[in-house]
Amino acid sequence: MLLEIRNLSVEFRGIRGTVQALKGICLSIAEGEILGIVGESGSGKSVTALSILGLLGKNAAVTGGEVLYKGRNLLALDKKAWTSIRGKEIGMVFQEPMTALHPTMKVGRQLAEVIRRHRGVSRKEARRLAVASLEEVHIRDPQSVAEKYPFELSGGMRQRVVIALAMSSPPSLLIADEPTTALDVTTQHEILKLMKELSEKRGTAILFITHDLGVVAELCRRVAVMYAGEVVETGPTAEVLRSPVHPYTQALLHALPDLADPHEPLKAIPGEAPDPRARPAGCIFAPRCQMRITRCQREKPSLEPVSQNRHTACWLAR
Ligand SMILES: Nc1ncnc2c1ncn2[C@@H]1O[C@H](COP(=O)(O)OP(=O)(O)OP(=O)(O)O)[C@@H](O)[C@H]1O
Ligand code: NI
Repeated sequence: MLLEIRNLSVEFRGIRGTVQALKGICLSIAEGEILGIVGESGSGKSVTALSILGLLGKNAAVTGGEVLYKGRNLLALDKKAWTSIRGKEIGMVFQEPMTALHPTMKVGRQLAEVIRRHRGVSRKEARRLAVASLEEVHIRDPQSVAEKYPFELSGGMRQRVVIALAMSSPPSLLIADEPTTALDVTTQHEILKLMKELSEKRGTAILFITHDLGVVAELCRRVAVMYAGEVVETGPTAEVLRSPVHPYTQALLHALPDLADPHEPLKAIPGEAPDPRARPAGCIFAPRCQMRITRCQREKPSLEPVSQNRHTACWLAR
């Protein structure tokens, strides 16, 4: 396994109490695989990404678990060790491309500097590779785009530049947190196609975070469904979407107005959203679950296999 998250728990401590953002999550990504994480707002998708990247803030505490990357526990790395991993072995692309770009530096120069740092080539060679990398993310006329500042580019072009930057090391794993959410549908589709192409060509694994089941269907071979800081179901995307096992996944799919066009924001499902400060003793979804039995309110189900490559945390699936 390229990445294996084992029983990871993360809390945020603040004046208004402790928020359990992740509670014992387990996930794995094989080399070259694209895994989607889907779930409502606040379910812990971004916290999962930040945990892998070692970018949790000071008010966060990892209270248990491991994040194994090529067998090494990332949670135990010191600052210095991180510099050889983050942005190098593990690349990242976030929703807002401007956060990854230097606002007053031409994009060609930004790319060239990163390439020089990673590969130790000459200035001239870095310059050539920078233009080539723009070509690789299908930017037309890469020579002239290299001479532009980020603010002169459209959102989609900027995200392409960010992808070129993230892929330049090149990484074994790319963490993408809603990278297409801010883009119009056509551009979104093009960026997804590009990411899939680069992943296949370079063998880069991608952890793709989204709240859009349509994006998952389009891009990800496997999917993990998160609810209130827990992974409730994982499996091959086609199977999970066709026959969801967990009542939460079922509710998500039922809430979609049109299954043929799943590019719709996830709708709220009936019942009250979970309170991140007070977790029920049993299954996290039990208070909202239409199918709960007595056991669900008393005992917490763990993520267990339901078939060869599918897992769910639900007593009814046993
Ligand atoms: N820096 C922080 N300080 C305090 N609480 C936080 C912090 N970051 C996240 N949380 C809390 O952790 C939980 C998970 O948040 P997270 O950002 O991972 O959700 P998400 O699934 O990415 O949601 P969205 O789809 O809105 O991006 C939420 O309850 C959130 O309020
Ligand atoms: Ni998020």
